[in-house]
Amino acid sequence: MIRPEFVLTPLEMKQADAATIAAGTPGIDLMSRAGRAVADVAERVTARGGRILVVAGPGNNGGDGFVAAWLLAERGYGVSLGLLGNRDRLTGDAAKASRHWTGDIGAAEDLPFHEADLIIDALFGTGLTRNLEGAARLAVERMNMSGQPILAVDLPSGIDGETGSVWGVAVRAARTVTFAARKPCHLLMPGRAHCGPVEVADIGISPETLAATGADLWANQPALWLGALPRPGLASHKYNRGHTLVASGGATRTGAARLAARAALRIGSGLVTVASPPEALGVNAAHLTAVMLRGCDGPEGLHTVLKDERFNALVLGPALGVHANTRAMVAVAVQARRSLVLDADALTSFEGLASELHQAFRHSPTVLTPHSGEFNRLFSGHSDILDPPSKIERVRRAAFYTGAVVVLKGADTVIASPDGRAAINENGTPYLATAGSGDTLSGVIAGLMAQGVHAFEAASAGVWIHAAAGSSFGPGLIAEDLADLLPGTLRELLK
Ligand SMILES: NC(=O)C1=CN([C@@H]2O[C@H](COP(=O)(O)OP(=O)(O)OC[C@H]3O[C@@H](n4cnc5c(N)ncnc54)[C@H](OP(=O)(O)O)[C@@H]3O)[C@@H](O)[C@H]2O)[C@H](O)CC1
Ligand SMILES: [K+]
Repeated sequence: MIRPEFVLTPLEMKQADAATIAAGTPGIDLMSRAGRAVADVAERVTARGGRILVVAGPGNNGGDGFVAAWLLAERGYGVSLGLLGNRDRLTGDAAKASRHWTGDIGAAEDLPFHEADLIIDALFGTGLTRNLEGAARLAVERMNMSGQPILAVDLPSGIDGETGSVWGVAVRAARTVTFAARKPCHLLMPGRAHCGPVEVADIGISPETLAATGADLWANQPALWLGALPRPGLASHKYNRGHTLVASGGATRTGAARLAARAALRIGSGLVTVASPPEALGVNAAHLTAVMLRGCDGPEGLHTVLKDERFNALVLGPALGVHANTRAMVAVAVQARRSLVLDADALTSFEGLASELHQAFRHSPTVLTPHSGEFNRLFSGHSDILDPPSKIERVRRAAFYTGAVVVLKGADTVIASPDGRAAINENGTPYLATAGSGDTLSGVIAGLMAQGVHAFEAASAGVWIHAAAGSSFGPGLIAEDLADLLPGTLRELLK
């Protein structure tokens, strides 16, 4: 079985490094393997004898660069090396690595970047903690301006390893080689856009050592949740594949609920019902076939409908309206302890009232699916949730606070569970940024929960499947297409 891919923070990577060193592998061996991995990639992408410039920084990232430089010189490339700062200021493994380099050492910012066939960026890795200024900034700007391909060592210099944000300016790499595991910056925006394709080199740090750091962040890939996906057996019938209820908005706001409902049906919920206000029954009836319809007037109506225990998953929010009634419907749903997906208006209705959601969902499986605008509105005034520089930390804190799994949507959707687990999604497409796409996602997640999938797995799988379906269509995608792309995506996944 394929293991889910851990994503390690710089701190966890340091712990894994230290544990490997404590278990008997000298640090210089790790650095030598890292530098060799960089040299191997450089060799693969540069014709023999080509001109390679190595830009080395004052820490261990620079140390990796020194190793790569002398290996590539040995392999017949024309290598020049520039260092930020003074050679005699190098310490530890980086100082050891630099002793192998017998060529000249120029200033990092003064290398003839335009003449390079390849630039190796070994200026800063995970140790960068402040804005780039002076010579460091100049070196990065000149690398970028050269127009020549840049191979980043560990991560593009100027990117923060933990958050993926830019420290003033950052290298735009053509490719990146990282070590042992990807870091958050390789998946989170804007870092991801600076990396190019990322290769992970094995430098002898075991998967067990990585896991022992207590890392609980993963790349959102099928290995994380495939085993939890429902596969109907011979004995399945529609009544044991769950029944999803989707609340509709008023007469002129019904489409969003139907998008969610169709997606829930396509993802395998045995039955799906749209709960419609009386004045919208006609318009809903005119557009529904396999999805069922039921009258449901506000919170009291929902309370009555939910007396039927068979409705085991519920979507509230799409086009439901921003008002107290929506908040009351959420309260009814929470009381009824059903699996719940809250999106759009169900979140915005709590703007400035997030304290009403404090630990509200700890007793029933709930997924909140805000985009960044909804997230910021919902938690306005909660600086403990909104202020951390790491998106992963913000989403985790929202999940701790509410007791729900939180999906913060975007190009780098993050999914976090109140138990601390988190995943970063990376198979999205900009074409998913279209009206109704989020409604479809809430239906997919609810439909999975209706079939008994736990909230974190349902949210993670839902996000990935929704994105894969959208990516399979590409240009011209509209939300109506998404539900009907789900069967193809599921067929691939489950074969
Ligand atoms: N298992 C692994 O992943 C391995 C990774 N290796 C490589 O090591 C680096 C991390 O090395 P580290 O020494 O911790 O950090 P850096 O090289 O990224 O940078 C630290 C040095 O940079 C100076 N610094 C920091 N910010 C700035 C700035 N804005 N301007 C100028 N200088 C800056 C910092 O100086 P201080 O004054 O802050 O102390 C340091 O001198 C990792 O990314 C991998 O490439 C190892 O090879 C082993 C295996
Ligand atoms: K780098």
